[in-house]
Amino acid sequence: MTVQEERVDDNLLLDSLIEKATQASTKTVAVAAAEDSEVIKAVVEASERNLAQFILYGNQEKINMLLESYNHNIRIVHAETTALAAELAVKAVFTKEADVLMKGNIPTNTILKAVLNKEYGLRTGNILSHTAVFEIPDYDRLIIITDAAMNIAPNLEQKAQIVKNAVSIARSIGIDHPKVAPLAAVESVNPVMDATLDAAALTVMNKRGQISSCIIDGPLALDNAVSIMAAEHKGIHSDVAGKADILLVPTIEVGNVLYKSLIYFAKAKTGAVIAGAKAPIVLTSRADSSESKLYSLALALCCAKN
Ligand SMILES: CCCC(=O)OP(=O)(O)O
Repeated sequence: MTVQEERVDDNLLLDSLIEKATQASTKTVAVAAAEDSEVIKAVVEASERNLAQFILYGNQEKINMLLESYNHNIRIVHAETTALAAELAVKAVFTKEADVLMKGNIPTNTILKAVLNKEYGLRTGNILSHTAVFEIPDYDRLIIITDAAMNIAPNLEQKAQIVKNAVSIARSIGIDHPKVAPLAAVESVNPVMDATLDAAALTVMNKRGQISSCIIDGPLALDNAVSIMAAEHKGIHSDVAGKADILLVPTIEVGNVLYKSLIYFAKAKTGAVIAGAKAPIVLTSRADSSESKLYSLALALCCAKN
């Protein structure tokens, strides 16, 4: 029996998100800059599986060419530039014509500029943060990594909100009381290493009820966070060590490198969204596969309000 077959709960595979999303399939997704073969593949598959309806914003000629081989009735709205495609897609969500926003073939900062627009953007009072759910071959559960794409070097207050956003995503996919590991390079508090100080503060904030619905314990290095053997070897006794569901990274560089190393070295699958906005935002790397984009759509649809 493989580790995959030994998973404690088969509902915690990314495929189960597609099933869940299909059950609530009355939502519309606005795609910014849809002119990309992997985006189109994911959109067509999602349409065929009745996950959602789509409005594709971007270069109409290129989108039509990519859709040529498919039998579809997906709406396309032409936009001269990717920035305009982002603006129109964000406005569609702002006016509630769409329920979910999706990043297409567009740099992350271009879509985020539209998302953060003061007049029609999707900000709430909360911090927005990137949350990626990973299914990793030969690992026994889903792992959530935050933040690999949006917050550059979050301070303690921002980290607390990033954890709250990730906990809410975890709960929406059935991980009711997630274990959170604030990562650092070491597992003891070191006054000259900010990541360890913030991790310790987050642990106390959780114990005092300032961050609820989860268990936080840190600082933990990556090995002690995800491997019980490593934690035991280092003599670390913790409710989270070796069993973390959510890995809070200290900076965007750590998160982005971890995200891409799981995909390229470990052949992991991912579904990723920006949480904390008025509506979920599908945000994968432009280079991610259509499969990852489909999982991200499913994750966003599971998180979208009814
Ligand atoms: C982790 C997703 C954000 C990201 O790095 O996107 P790009 O690879 O498209 O820049």
